[in-house]
Amino acid sequence: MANIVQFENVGLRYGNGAETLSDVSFTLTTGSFYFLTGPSGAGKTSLLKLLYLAQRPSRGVIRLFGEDAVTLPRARLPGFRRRIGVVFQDFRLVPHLSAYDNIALPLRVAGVPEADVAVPVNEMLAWVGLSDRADAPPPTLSGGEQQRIAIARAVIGRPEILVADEPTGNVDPDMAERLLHLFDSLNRLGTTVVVATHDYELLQRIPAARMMRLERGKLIDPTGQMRFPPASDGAR
Ligand SMILES: Nc1ncnc2c1ncn2[C@@H]1O[C@H](COP(=O)(O)OP(=O)(O)OP(=O)(O)O)[C@@H](O)[C@H]1O
Repeated sequence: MANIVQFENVGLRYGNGAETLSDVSFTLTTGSFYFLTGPSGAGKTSLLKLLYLAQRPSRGVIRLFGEDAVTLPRARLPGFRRRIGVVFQDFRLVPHLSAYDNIALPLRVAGVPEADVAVPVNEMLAWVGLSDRADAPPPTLSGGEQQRIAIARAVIGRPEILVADEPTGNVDPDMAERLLHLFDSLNRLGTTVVVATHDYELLQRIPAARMMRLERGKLIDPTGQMRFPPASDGAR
């Protein structure tokens, strides 16, 4: 299997402070499922931001889709970003747009003709089980419903990589399992999935997933072979 992501000795420093991420090296195999774990403040969100090109590293090499992403010309960034879907813990839906229009947004931004928008958006609404809420604006939806709209928006452009940052942080255990099922079904269709989570219950649900663990900005299991967190982290 090809590597879709490669980090080599990546460091990230915000301002003049100490490094938030140090010597981070790992590869993600196309089509695999990864959990990124670690205590609060370890640098998970920072690592994901590097991965979805919202942040440049202070040092090191990042290769995405076989190309150097650090020296990528600015004009090519939007094209790269479209190949990566992102799900945020706080949803980041547009409050005054309907669920339907939130999901349609990436297609419209990409210039897809309006005649070609309805079919995929309705398919996505059905996939996340919210066809009956198409007209609802996000503030009228529950947390789990909003997160499902956010997932639909993240994947409507058929990204090759799906990145989710604590996607189950604001939902109950049943909904967390339902969301995980959506990620799993995407992964089975070939999407590389990376989910950052504190929720060790979730890890047990996808036995084939690999686990990467950050501690104080260092990746302590770059092979992703570790399955269980240290006991000291178990209560998180
Ligand atoms: N934009 C920023 N400017 C300065 N420092 C930042 C910035 N973003 C994050 N940090 C710092 O980097 C460190 C890692 O933060 P990060 O959000 O990546 O951790 P995390 O593992 O995702 O934490 P959590 O699980 O609590 O979300 C923290 O000390 C944080 O304060």
